[in-house]
This record gives sequence, structure tokens and C-alpha cells, in this order.
Amino acid sequence: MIAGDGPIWLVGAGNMGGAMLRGWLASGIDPARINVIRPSGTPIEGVTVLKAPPPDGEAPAVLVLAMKPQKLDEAVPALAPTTGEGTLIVSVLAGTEAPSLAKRFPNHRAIVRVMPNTPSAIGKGVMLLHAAAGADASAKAEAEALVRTLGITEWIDDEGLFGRASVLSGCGPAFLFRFVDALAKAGEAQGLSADQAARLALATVAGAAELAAGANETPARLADRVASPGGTTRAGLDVIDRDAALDRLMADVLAASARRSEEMAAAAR
Ligand SMILES: NC(=O)C1=CN([C@@H]2O[C@H](COP(=O)(O)OP(=O)(O)OC[C@H]3O[C@@H](n4cnc5c(N)ncnc54)[C@H](OP(=O)(O)O)[C@@H]3O)[C@@H](O)[C@H]2O)C=CC1
Ligand SMILES: O=C(O)[C@@H]1CCC=N1
Repeated sequence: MIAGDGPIWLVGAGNMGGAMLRGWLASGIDPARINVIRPSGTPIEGVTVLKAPPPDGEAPAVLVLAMKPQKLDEAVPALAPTTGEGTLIVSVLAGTEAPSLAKRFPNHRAIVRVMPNTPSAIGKGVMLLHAAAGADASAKAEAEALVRTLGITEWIDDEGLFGRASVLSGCGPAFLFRFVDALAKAGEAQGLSADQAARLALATVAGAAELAAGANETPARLADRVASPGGTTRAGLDVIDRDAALDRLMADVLAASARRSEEMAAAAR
């Protein structure tokens, strides 16, 4: 049983909501429990898709908010009157803090923020969770059970830290996809065809990530195992390590994303 057995409304089924839905359906959740609400009404095989909340007046057991944060205020007038004292609100909206959600959805059992990432679609997501003040242990357990099927879960009690951590795992896949492309482009510069370079780059990143995930050693130690003293890898690592070039780049990347998260939080207050 995932998050009780009542109706789950998924509001928004784009890149992220769609990835979570794919993960839930693959994990065996009863599709009859799910209503997807999206303005386009674009159908999704296996679940009911509506353009607006169902007219029967029944409150959802779980309301998953997965529209863009900038669309929240457009969605609230139709959604807020539908929630009840038993509704668990799960929001994946980046940068929209729990008090900002509570202000817009006064009727709720609990509010839990989740920062998922798109590998949720294949059950390999990273799901950060933060419970709003007042969420009891059973509501937290239900929220966690809902997303546990999509990947690993980690609770972060401090909401400021939750926002800053979100940019590592929530945005992280995009940064890694860029890295794969950069590796491929560098391979092309060495004379490989674009196709072959792309294949080799992706397979190398996938294999290395799987190896690291299953290893008892740190990534740093695994890097040393690739780099023979005086060899080819060491010459490349020396470029990455010079003036901590990659560390500084990633620090700047996460800092920029975290600043944007804070701006979005302020806009939603
Ligand atoms: N993309 C990612 O990797 C991640 C995204 N998030 C969060 O997920 C949320 C969604 O992002 P993403 O999936 O990328 O966005 P998309 O633009 O891909 O999807 C947005 C969805 O919201 C629906 N929508 C638009 N307007 C409204 C409205 N007024 N009421 C209800 N639904 C509406 C759209 O409907 P329709 O399909 O009909 O157009 C669409 O299904 C954001 O809050 C983001 O912060 C969090 C972590 C990672
Ligand atoms: O870019 C964004 O704002 C969302 C949140 C994390 C990933 N995508």
C-alpha cells in the first residue's frame, strides 16, 4: 500500500511529474487511484487525465503539485477549495517554501516538500524530503512511502538547506548530461565521429557511475586506480586539478542555482 489507498491527484505531468508517474506505474501502484490534472488534458495511457479537478467534490488523499512554480498561483483557485483536513500535500516545486504553500492551501493534513530528479522515471531518482511544521510521523511516513519507489530518499529538516541541497540532486542530472556532451565533443576533437564519440562518452559515464555506486572506495580512490603514475590519465587529471578547476566550476554552478532557488522562494512568499 503506497500512501494509504485514497485518490492521488498529480497536478502537472510534464518532465518531472511525467517521470514520477512513469516510476509509480512501473512500481505497481494502482493506476485507478491516480488522476492527472493538466490544462492541456493530453491523455496518458493507463490513467485518468482531467483538465480540472474532478467535479465529484471528493478531496484527494494526496495532492502532488508538479506544475512550474510560476504556475502555482494560476492553479490555486481551482485546487485549494478541493483539499480537506485529510489531504497530504506533496510539492515538488523548486524554491516554493512550505509556509508559502500553507498560505495558499489552508486545508491540509500535512505538507511535505519533495525534490525529485528525472531518473525517478526508472526508479533511480534522488528524492529529498522536507516536512512542514506540524506534519506528524504518519504523514511523513506516507509521503516517504509514495516516493520511495522512485529512488533513494533523504530527509532534510532545515528548509534553507533543503533548498540548497535541491540544486545538487534536482538539477544534477542536467549538469551531468552537459558533462557527457562535453566529453563527447572533446572526443570529436581527437578525431572520432560525433556518433561514436557520443556513444563512448555515455557508456563510459554510465559504467563509471555504476562502478562507483557499487564500490567500497571513494570516487577519488577509483580515479587513482585509473591513473597510472606518469600515464595518460594523470596528464588529464592534472588539467582538471590545476587550481582546483573542476571544483571551482561546480561550486560556481551550484551557487548560481542556489541563488536562483532563493529568488524563487522570495517571489512565492
Ligand atoms: N524537470 C526537473 O528535472 C525537475 C523539476 N522539478 C519541479 O517540477 C515542477 C515541474 O517541472 P517540469 O516537469 O520540468 O515542467 P513542465 O513544463 O515539463 O511541466 C509542467 C506541467 O504543469 C502543467 N501545468 C501548466 N500550467 C498548469 C496549471 N495552471 N495548473 C495545473 N497544471 C499546470 C503542464 O500541463 P500540460 O502538460 O497540460 O501542459 C505540465 O504537465 C516544477 O515545479 C519544478 O520546479 C523538480 C525537480 C526536478
Ligand atoms: O530547473 C528547475 O528549476 C527545476 C528544479 C530542479 C530541476 N529542475
